[in-house]
Amino acid sequence: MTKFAKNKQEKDIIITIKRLGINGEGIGYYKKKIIFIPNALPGEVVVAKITKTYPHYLEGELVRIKEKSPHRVALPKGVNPEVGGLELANLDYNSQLEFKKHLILESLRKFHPRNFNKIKVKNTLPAPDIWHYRNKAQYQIEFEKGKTKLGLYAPNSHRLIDLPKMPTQSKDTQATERKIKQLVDKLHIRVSDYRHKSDGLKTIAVRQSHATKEIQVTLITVGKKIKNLKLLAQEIMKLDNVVSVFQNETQWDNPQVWGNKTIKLFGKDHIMEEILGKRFKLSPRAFFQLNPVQTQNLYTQALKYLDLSPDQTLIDAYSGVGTLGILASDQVRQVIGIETIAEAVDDAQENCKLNHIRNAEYIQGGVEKVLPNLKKQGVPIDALIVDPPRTGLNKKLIKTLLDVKPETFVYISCNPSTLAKDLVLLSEAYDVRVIKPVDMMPQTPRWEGVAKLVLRQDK
Ligand SMILES: C[S@@+](CC[C@H](N)C(=O)[O-])C[C@H]1O[C@@H](n2cnc3c(N)ncnc32)[C@H](O)[C@@H]1O
Repeated sequence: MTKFAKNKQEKDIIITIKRLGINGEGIGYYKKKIIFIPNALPGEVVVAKITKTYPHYLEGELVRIKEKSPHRVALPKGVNPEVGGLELANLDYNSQLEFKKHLILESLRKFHPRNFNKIKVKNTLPAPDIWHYRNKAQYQIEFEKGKTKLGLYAPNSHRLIDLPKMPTQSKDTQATERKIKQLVDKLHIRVSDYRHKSDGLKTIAVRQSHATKEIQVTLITVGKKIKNLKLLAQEIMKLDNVVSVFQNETQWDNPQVWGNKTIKLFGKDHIMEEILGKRFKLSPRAFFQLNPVQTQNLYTQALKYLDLSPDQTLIDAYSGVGTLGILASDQVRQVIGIETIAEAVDDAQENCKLNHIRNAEYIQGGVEKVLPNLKKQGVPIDALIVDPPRTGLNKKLIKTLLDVKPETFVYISCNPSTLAKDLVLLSEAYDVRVIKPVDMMPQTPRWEGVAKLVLRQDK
């Protein structure tokens, strides 16, 4: 049975959990205030402690379960429940799928795009593998009290949990991380320290192709010159399946994990991934879905909703390494991809060559700037797929879309709130025909879904 931490100063309170919040925490009420309690499940009566008090809500800590949900399941053995990324691991998988359907229904109810109660929300598409599906590990490294620690921070803290057993992470990526830690110790590599803002190795990113098993390692450092880093890279190259080692340089004031400068230390420029029969080269900074098996199902769903015709020009907005446009290229006259990260645009262009695709081009820049230019140039924008980051679509872009009105429009989203908000604005010209949630990240509250929009008859 999972042990839950105790905050000795606070007295125990008893709470009945009503539902799950968007971050997977149990929600109940205490003296008419909403209280969020991680690891507590709907229907449970729990003993909790208040850990933080805010004007409109409280945060609590689970102490003990008095009445247990029939949907509660045990965590896999040896797993530290404190690590982020396992927020729903206590809940049976069917209930996780229900929760993800419920998330988008709740967001639609909250923001109510036009005719929201007529939107068909389908059941969540389950993931084929609910454990060990993540093919990228990104662990922080620290040196504390004479010991090197490599792992993940406990949520909202600076407390690094050493090499947690992550049951969602692929076994190869975890094994590679562990071996790199041993090499760091053996070669006395300097590790950066947030307390002194010192230079050194900060993060180790390991990404593996599902199709070819090739592993790409990136050593993220504060400062460029780290003694013996090349020697470390040389040793890493000898590990199973590793085909390249890169260095990415960041600074302490960078809120992102990755900095802008990436250099290759050894090996191949890319690893090769395969999705639905097409091959994709991935450079270290390029975005790629973390669950390659379920990615095939996500893209199949998106292509089905697109339902393209041969005379159309498809805009693949937020194109990454060109996946969706390349997969759709034989169904349309032309594909134009738009993406901000230069390396990803280079990868997309390379990926076209690799797959013998001649009707696709990729433009570097923000969609909100590039799309109005394409319109000015008279490019026919008749089919569109958008796959933005969690922040959703920018308002200026939505204005352009309401002006251009692409006939065919599919929206892949990783955030039900921003999707629902964007649909409020887009419903000025579009009806939302259907939304299909797709579970890309079992055991977490992370949401992904595909929405099909159709032009309103009266517009
Ligand atoms: C969720 S990923 C989708 C990538 C791709 N469609 C895929 O399935 O692999 C979002 C992508 O949008 C890019 N991006 C972020 N903001 C952008 C913007 N304003 N304009 C164009 N691309 C952007 C990111 O670099 C990232 O590659």
